[in-house]
Amino acid sequence: MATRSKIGTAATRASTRTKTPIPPPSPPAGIKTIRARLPSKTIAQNEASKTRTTGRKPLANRANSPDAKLPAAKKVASTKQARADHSFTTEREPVMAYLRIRPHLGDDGPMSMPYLAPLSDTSVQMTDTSHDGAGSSRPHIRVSTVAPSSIYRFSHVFLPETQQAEFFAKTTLPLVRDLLNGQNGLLFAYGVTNSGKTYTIQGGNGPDSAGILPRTLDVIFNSVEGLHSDGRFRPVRLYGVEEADPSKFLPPTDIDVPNDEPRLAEVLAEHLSNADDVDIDLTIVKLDRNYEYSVWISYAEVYNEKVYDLLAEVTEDTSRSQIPRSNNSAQLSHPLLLTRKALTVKPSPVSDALDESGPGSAGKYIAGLRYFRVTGAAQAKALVKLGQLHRRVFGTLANSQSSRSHGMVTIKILRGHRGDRDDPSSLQISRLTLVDLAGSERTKHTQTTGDRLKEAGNINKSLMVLGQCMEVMRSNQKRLAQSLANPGRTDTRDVKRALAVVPFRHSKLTEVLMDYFVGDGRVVMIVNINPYDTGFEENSHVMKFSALAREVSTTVNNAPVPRVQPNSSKRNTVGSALPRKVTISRLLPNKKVSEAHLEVLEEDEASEDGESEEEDDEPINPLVDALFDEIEDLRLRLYEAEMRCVIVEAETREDVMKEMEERMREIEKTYSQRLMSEVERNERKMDAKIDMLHQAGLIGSPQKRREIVEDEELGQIEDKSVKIIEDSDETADSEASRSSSPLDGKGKAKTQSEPTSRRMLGTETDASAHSEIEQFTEEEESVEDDPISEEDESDIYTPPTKTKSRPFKVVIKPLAKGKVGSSAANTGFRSTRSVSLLEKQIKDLSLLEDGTDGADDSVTILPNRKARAAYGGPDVVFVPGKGDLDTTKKKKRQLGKKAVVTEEDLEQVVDEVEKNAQKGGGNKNIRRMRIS
Ligand SMILES: Nc1ncnc2c1ncn2[C@@H]1O[C@H](COP(=O)(O)OP(=O)(O)OP(=O)(O)O)[C@@H](O)[C@H]1O
Repeated sequence: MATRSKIGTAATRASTRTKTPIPPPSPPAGIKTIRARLPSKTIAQNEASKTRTTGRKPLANRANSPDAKLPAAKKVASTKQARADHSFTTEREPVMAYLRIRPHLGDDGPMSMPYLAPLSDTSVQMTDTSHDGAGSSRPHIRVSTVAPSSIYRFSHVFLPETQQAEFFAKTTLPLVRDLLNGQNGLLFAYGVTNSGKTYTIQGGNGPDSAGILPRTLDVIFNSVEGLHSDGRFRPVRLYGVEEADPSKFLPPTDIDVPNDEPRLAEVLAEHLSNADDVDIDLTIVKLDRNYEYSVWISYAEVYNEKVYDLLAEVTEDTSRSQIPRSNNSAQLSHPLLLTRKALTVKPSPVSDALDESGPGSAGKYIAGLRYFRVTGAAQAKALVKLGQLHRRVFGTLANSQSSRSHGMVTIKILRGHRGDRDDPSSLQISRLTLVDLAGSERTKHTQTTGDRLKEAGNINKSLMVLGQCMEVMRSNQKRLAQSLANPGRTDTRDVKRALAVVPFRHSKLTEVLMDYFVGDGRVVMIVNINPYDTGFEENSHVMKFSALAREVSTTVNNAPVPRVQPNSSKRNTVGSALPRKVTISRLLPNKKVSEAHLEVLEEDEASEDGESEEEDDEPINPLVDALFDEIEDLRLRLYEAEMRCVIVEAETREDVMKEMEERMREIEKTYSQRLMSEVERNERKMDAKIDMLHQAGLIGSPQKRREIVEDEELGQIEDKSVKIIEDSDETADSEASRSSSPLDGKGKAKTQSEPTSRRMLGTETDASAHSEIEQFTEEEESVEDDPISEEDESDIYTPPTKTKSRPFKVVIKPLAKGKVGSSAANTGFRSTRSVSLLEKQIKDLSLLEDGTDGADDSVTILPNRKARAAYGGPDVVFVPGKGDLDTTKKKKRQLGKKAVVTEEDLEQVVDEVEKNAQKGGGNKNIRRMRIS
């Protein structure tokens, strides 16, 4: 339920001109002069309405009141009373804003994440899904002034599955009821292109898809069935009524079709023949059957800041037409060019108002807009269809049937008591305007150029001005309400004087709709949204606009008030006006006041034809008008400049962000490269340090130190070292083999599962041990890089399979050059000699058996770790012992560079070694290792 504000009716100032405080002169009888509306009067009325607002009375009660049955003479008196009481029967209601969410359609492409989620019947949350990182090229950067997530509230939220009938019943039917009961209403659909505005207003092609306009017409004609008046009076301007020839204003199908309107008749006839196919809403509003009704329809459009009558005559003169035509396929096959004149928007004459400062005086009307009297829903729909045909519909990339203009269908109802058929002053006029606004444009998305760009500019301009009007009205109303909130405050004239001017005149759209905001009328706004649309930002603006609209309140007239058009006495005054003196003051920068004294003569326009009768009765001061026009023009230019600035700013931000992003990426790359090289350098340094520490014997276990010492000694005495290592079997390559302990018997169980490298370091578990591991790895890699020469390969002996099921090898490799000193002196040492020496040396060795498995069949003798790494394989473990050094030294001296032994030699050696070991003698520092 709408909340009702109790602030005064003139919370806003209609336009700059209506606020001009020019005192009304007292012209001689019959002379038309400027009759500026007096703010004081309006204020007085507002004060009255503020303090004496009454509850809303049902119309039926009023209609059934004794007054309704009074004779004509008394009725006039009661009408006067009604005028006097007008201010007591008004109240303010906020604009109703309904959100309609469009469903996802097949031709929308793949279903993406909707950025709008309904939270309740009245609120939704909008979240920018393109910036959550998914699917966004730049997930971390938002170049937008719109918050990424916001909650918006509405009078009601209609979900995508909402049917047209339900939507109509909840949003529009109350307005139709008001219309039939003599009250005004405005409904407009607002949203970006392709969001469903036209679908909402006009409807779709499927069953039950008729929009709110055809349904409105159905309900009106269902309700007034049998209550049609004879159409002797017709509505003119906003509130005027004049006598008319009942046959003249019927749609062309009902009268003789003029020759210049073949298309009109054709379309109407075609539509009428198909009328049965169309959905019909069966709702009926119960009406007082003492009244008669006549229904009038007009269809106008605002296109490129010009107003056209969509029901105007059509001529086929292609040479004169400058107007782009619809791309409707039917049109293309059978060309129809519209030649028509733009209409002017004029202020409603004071004479049409209830009184001089009444609501009727504030609005503007479209001079020359034709209203047709319709007697049935099918006929009315045919007229609307004709207007649709005439409406300019251009395809853009965003929507092939995009509405490029604001379409306005106005339904006026003249209601008169059956007993007062001859009295026009007893007639009541009410009107309902349904506006299908053009889609708020996205020039970037639709690649609009040229004429379309100009169109887009004008569409956006009128929508922007509509938003500005709402904003100003809202702030004015707020200020006024605040001032009234002060205890004891009754006179708010000073506040009203300081209220901002509502810029209705800045666009044709707002000029035409102005009366609904400053005069009487309920306003309903339908916000259409397509949540799968890519224009998150545009839709956010639409939502903000709706939030704004909800804070604006309009004046609702609680009872239908008769409007009288005393037109007969107002003509024939041409040339009879006398000049009037006008003084215009202006404050100069040097604080002096400049005054211009003018004489203005104003006359009515000549009443040449029927149309001129609808011309403005109110004289206009051309200078003042020109000045105001200039002010408005300047304001408009300022707005446009501001808009351009905003666009430029957004684009600049985007560019800067792109550049920043690029730079950040470069910096990141440079830093990561530097970091890598730093890490490498540190590693190298660390390795070097560890090497040094090892060499200095400062880290490592006794075994390790022994190893280091051995290496050093080896370096001093010879460039070779000999290690004896047993490789148990073929599984030596397996990971499990690495876990066998090469260490002494005491620690064997404990170290069984320790990594090889650790075992080599004894029981060390500190950081130096790990460093050692790394160092080893590095060494191994460096050796692996050094390929084995052909000669070296030839030294590797593979025993015949008959002797042993598993191969073994004996290799004596030289140390890498430069590692432990020069090896040049030993390069000529050959293998034949080495074998016997080796045999002898091995005999001297005694191995301490650490297991009983005699199946060890592979013995590798390697001079040092490096060689082991290169040739020994992963399971070969270097086990130095204290006593090895001497033996090794000796052997190395004797063996020289390398030696290859035969299988028999080796078996002999091994046997001997085993024997010695069994005896328990020998050098205990040399261990026999079994790798399982
Ligand atoms: N509630 C709905 N249910 C089913 N289809 C819909 C609905 N709303 C819109 N559509 C369809 O979506 C498409 C676009 O709708 P429509 O033409 O009404 O958009 P628009 O906002 O009027 O666009 P423009 O401003 O460009 O004229 C049409 O095909 C229409 O039939």
